[in-house]
Amino acid sequence: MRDVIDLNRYPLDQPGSPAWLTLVEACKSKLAEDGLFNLPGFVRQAALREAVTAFKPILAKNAFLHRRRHNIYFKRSVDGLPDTHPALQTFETSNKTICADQMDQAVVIRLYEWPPFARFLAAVMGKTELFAMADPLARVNVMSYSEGEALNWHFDRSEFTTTLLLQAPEAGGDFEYDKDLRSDSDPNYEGVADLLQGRRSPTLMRVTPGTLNIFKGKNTAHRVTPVKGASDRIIAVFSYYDRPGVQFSADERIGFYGRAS
Ligand SMILES: O=C(O)CCC(=O)C(=O)O
Ligand SMILES: [Fe+2]
Repeated sequence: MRDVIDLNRYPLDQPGSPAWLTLVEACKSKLAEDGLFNLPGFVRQAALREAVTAFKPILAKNAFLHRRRHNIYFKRSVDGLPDTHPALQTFETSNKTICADQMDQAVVIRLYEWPPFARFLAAVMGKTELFAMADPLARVNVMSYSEGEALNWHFDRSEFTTTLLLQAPEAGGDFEYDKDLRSDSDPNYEGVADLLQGRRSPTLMRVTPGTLNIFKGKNTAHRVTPVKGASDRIIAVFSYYDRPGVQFSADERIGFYGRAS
């Protein structure tokens, strides 16, 4: 894994060592403070280039064009909210998505299946163990956003999301978030409406290719702003769960990937 991850900077291969524990503690406090953390330069430039070169032809020919209008909840309606409520305003999301079953032994698959990676993420998330998905499509996804494309405002269903930026756009394509806009006990619909109507000041984050990002997106509203310029934003998304064997339903796969298998 030394050819993929900068293990000198991020000693994931030495779980339990003083350097590993220091890194985990630093990530945990950043996560508590900001709801996310970044590890810049986590993946080496050569491995990134290899990944991008392998994915470009697949993105060009065999990707699923994921385009839909959705509200921040990805739901048709929300109990107790009139359909006209501004918190339910819809926006467009558009990207090209490729699934784990289209990637062979790409760098991102090797990383996903490397046990010390899941072990590190579990430690940072304060869990005893994290498990790779059994779902052959959803385990690892790579999304590509071209000029004008965006991932619009949403809350995540999963407790946390792990991403690796493979290629940055010339401009735009930034990650923008409004930390703890709601909580498990308070949906804060007025705050959501304020955000969607531009009355709040979310935080904009630019990351460099090779940065690993861990993000708690269940109650933090977030989006990726529209990409500008000729270079696509290409990002890998890794999914782990606190129990083994998790799979999406056929309907979920069709919704996300346009196919059930
Ligand atoms: O592309 C990104 O940076 C964010 C991805 C994201 O929000 C998600 O997968 O839920
Ligand atoms: Fe998200």
